[in-house]
Amino acid sequence: MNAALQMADAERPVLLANQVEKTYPNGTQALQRLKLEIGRGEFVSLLGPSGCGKSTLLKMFAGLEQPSAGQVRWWGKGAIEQSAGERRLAMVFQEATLMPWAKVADNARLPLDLAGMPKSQSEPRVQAALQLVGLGQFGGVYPRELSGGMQMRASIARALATEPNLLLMDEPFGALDEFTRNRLDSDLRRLWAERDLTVVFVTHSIYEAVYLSSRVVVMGARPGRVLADVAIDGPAERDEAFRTSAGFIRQCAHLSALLAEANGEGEH
Ligand SMILES: Nc1ncnc2c1ncn2[C@@H]1O[C@H](COP(=O)(O)OP(=O)(O)OP(=O)(O)O)[C@@H](O)[C@H]1O
Repeated sequence: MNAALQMADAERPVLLANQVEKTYPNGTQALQRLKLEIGRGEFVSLLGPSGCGKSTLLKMFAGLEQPSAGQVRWWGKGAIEQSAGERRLAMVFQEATLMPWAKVADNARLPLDLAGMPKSQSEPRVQAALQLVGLGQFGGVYPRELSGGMQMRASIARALATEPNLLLMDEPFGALDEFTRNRLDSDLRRLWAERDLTVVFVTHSIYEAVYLSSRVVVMGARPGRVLADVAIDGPAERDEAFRTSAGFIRQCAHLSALLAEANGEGEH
């Protein structure tokens, strides 16, 4: 890509949801006239009551669901305008979804195998991804030999092996204990800071959203839409001191009040 194109690329939003609606075939209206723009290098969390359409929106961003109306654009282009391999996005789900019969490195290599990449090329990428998530020594073991947190790390390594520009994460640490979750949050934040990654992260945890994000989007239910868009004020390098700082607590309280409003709306 030439320099002028790269420049234009940097200015375009990574993701744009323009007046997006989603009505499922059973008549459930999951999203209504939703507008959201996400720029390069942002870490955006989606927070909202159960059923407000967070996963639906994330699946749309992954191209796994189509909007009933409106458009989603990636780097300024529609899904079919993208050339293969031009942009890379990867998704991480709440379950690690590893193949139990395959070793960790083989699991992490799966998307590259499916893309037909020769092993000589994929192997160094898999090793680098496993190193990044702290599983450099565990490529040769089976998923059952790993703890829940390590399985989730393996799932993240599988996503990172594709060298994504955009990482979509649907409550990836929701099933983990709080200690493990905090550690993985810190590692993810470090990864995001080190690499040129844009992250969209669905969570139910206000604390996790404030700790991780540069921006938190609060959604309301029935039908799902954006209720508030809050920039998070915090240091670039976040650690335990941030979790206990006055600024962190103040921003959690603010989001908690917004979420209470969002929940209240859903009860009408
Ligand atoms: N495949 C589907 N068919 C019909 N309705 C669906 C489907 N998927 C989701 N829904 C409905 O759409 C609405 C939004 O669901 P979605 O899973 O996107 O919300 P969510 O905010 O991610 O919820 P949660 O926080 O509980 O995971 C809900 O009412 C849900 O029941």
